[in-house]
Amino acid sequence: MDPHVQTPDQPHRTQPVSFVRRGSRLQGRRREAWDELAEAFLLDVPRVHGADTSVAPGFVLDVEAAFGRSAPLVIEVGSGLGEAITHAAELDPDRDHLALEVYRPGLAQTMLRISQKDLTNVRTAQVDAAEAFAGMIPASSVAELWTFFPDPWHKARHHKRRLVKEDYVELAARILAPGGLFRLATDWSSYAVQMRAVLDASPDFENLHDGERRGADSPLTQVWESGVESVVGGAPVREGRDPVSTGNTGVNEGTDTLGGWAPRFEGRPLTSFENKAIQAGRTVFDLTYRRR
Ligand SMILES: C[S@@+](CC[C@H](N)C(=O)[O-])C[C@H]1O[C@@H](n2cnc3c(N)ncnc32)[C@H](O)[C@@H]1O
Repeated sequence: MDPHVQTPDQPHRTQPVSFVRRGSRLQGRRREAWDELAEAFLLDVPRVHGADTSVAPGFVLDVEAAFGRSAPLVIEVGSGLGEAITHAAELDPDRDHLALEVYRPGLAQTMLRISQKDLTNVRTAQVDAAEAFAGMIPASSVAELWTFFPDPWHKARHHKRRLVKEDYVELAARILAPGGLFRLATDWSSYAVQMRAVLDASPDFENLHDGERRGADSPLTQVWESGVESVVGGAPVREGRDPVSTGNTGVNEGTDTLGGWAPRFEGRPLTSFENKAIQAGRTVFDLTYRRR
């Protein structure tokens, strides 16, 4: 079998997953990067029936062995092209950084960045993060957990595919050390509301910015007032056929009385993904919670 093509990985799952299989074939420089760099930077994860984003039950990562030292661990879920995690690793050589991603070309690009920047404190793994949190990542081992711009899954019937929901938050609580930080960002108001709701409801987390930026100061109020999620030159951006209005993406309550929005996380560089969202006129919501 061509090792550069992903194998289907659904049969072992009973729950819907947060990702779809897309453009997994590696070509050109990314293909070479995978061949040259995977041994050094990609964790070797035992699988269920060879399914390539799965984690074999019972497998627990030896974090110290993976990094060759003991240091505080930062995990980014859905690291995309690796812009944020390699930026952080460069600025913070005393912490270790693990990028969890299902998208193979993104992982290849991340490994290229690691190698170009000569970083020794980043590893990557091709895994479904939810599956990895359940067993592979040791309990209470993580200093910071990041989930930036997870796929929004707009349609109500697809909301069950959203990554940040109750079970994900429970698993995040399992892997974060007491006092550890859970940082999130999204450019969609309905997902921002969902993130805040599930985290506020969790007894394991406290919002570091509880009650801040509410009412007229809330970015959510501002988006709700605009009535349109995404505006370019005054016209709604079309996703598929319909404009994505706040009415279509979720609750639209007029004024956000809760607030709780964090300032933009200064450690997060402007990724090409976030830049596109901003160019499209969307608002970015940041949240920071602390593991109790
Ligand atoms: C919209 S992109 C954002 C990428 C990046 N965080 C950024 O800001 O540029 C979401 C990413 O999450 C990844 N992803 C989705 N579900 C995942 C899961 N269960 N485990 C790991 N990665 C996942 C996708 O493959 C995709 O690369």
